[in-house]
Amino acid sequence: MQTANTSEGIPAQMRLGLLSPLYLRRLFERMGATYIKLGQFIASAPTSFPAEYVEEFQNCFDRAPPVPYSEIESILREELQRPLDSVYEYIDPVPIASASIAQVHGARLKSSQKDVVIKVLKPGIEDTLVADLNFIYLVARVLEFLSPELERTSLVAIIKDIKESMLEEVDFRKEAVNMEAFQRYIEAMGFDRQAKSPFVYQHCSTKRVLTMERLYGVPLTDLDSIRSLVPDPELTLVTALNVWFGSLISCESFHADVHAGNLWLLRDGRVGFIDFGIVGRISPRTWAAMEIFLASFATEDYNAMASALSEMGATGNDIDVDSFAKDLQNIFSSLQQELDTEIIVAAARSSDAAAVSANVVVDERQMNALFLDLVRVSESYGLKFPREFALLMKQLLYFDRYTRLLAPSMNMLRDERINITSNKHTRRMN
Ligand SMILES: Nc1ncnc2c1ncn2[C@@H]1O[C@H](COP(=O)(O)OP(=O)(O)OP(=O)(O)O)[C@@H](O)[C@H]1O
Repeated sequence: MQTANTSEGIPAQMRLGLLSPLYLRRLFERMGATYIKLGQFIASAPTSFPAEYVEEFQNCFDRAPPVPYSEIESILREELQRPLDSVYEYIDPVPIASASIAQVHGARLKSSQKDVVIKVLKPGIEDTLVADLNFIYLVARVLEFLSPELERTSLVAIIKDIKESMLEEVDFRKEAVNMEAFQRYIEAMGFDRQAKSPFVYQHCSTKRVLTMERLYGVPLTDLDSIRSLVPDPELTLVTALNVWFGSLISCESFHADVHAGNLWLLRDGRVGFIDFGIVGRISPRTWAAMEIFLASFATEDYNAMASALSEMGATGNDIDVDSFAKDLQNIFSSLQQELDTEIIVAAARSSDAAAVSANVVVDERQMNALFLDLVRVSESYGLKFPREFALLMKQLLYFDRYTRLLAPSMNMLRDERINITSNKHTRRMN
């Protein structure tokens, strides 16, 4: 079987030294916003980059020193074009969070006295991104010119893709539109007593400033706090899954970054979705194949899985479905054995929350490895998946993690309470 997307083309000394995944990841973290985002893009695109790099960049740390509050204040003034004390009663100068692109401050609105958070784009970020990305684009063009072989891997196309997705992230009007569309979907589907996303205050939001309702809650991985808020954590998970799966088909875009920092159990018992900076869009054709893929995943029907994956990964070649199915089965059965052992160990110590969490982390790594194996084997049959597939799978891995923690005996793809496909024919909302 031929291997695809490996780092074999990179000389061994380089793989161990300057270009080693670990070194490169740390270097990217030090080089700032563009490279941190580039690292995150690599982590989310196993269909385009070697597995060791995808794995390493999953640890890419997006925390940056806070920008002094005086600078944040100037941006707010410039953007809102009004004295700040006419809009906000109070702004906490100590940020809640500071990442490479944005900084978040707690505040209170003047008019309604509502608690809000203000997400502010850090100064000079767009210029830095554009300059860095133009430079990277130029280097890619030169490399393709010098080594036409590289053109096959469509380096320039990848950089273009990265540029588009990064520039979307620095326009908070897009994030506001995504958030409002999601909230409309929640209301239209009658989920509003079970879930919510923050309300956007348009009168104090611009391209660089997003003022939204402040939510109070705990991440879906904080089992102890969740138990103190709701009697049945399993139901919280079922809600989160139904809302998210429903949005895949009924919403223009889906939340494509449901890590525990962005998915909360709120104090009122609802599930809160925050941070709509990264969203995905899925074509009806990919979704139809994805449905078959998920069903086959649940029933371990490897022939159906092979056909669904072939449908999703554009290729002109005829695929030997039987042999592809056997390769898939091999990957899954070796993983299943490891997982079973892990679960037995965790179950034996289930009163120990730390042991269960540690186990979940192990599972997450294994599930990532499973996905990378899946991509590797599929590519060896000439399949090339759309990025949406990777984005979707990544979210499923997060949900798999929550399931192991909140409802260890539940099978999220087979549970009758979870509607993965029932909204299939619902018209998309904008
Ligand atoms: N509506 C909100 N209510 C309460 N806290 C919020 C809200 N929005 C953001 N935060 C806080 O600010 C942090 C960062 O916000 P957000 O996730 O939108 O930014 P980010 O830079 O995209 O971060 P990340 O990459 O970690 O997801 C969140 O983890 C959360 O603690």
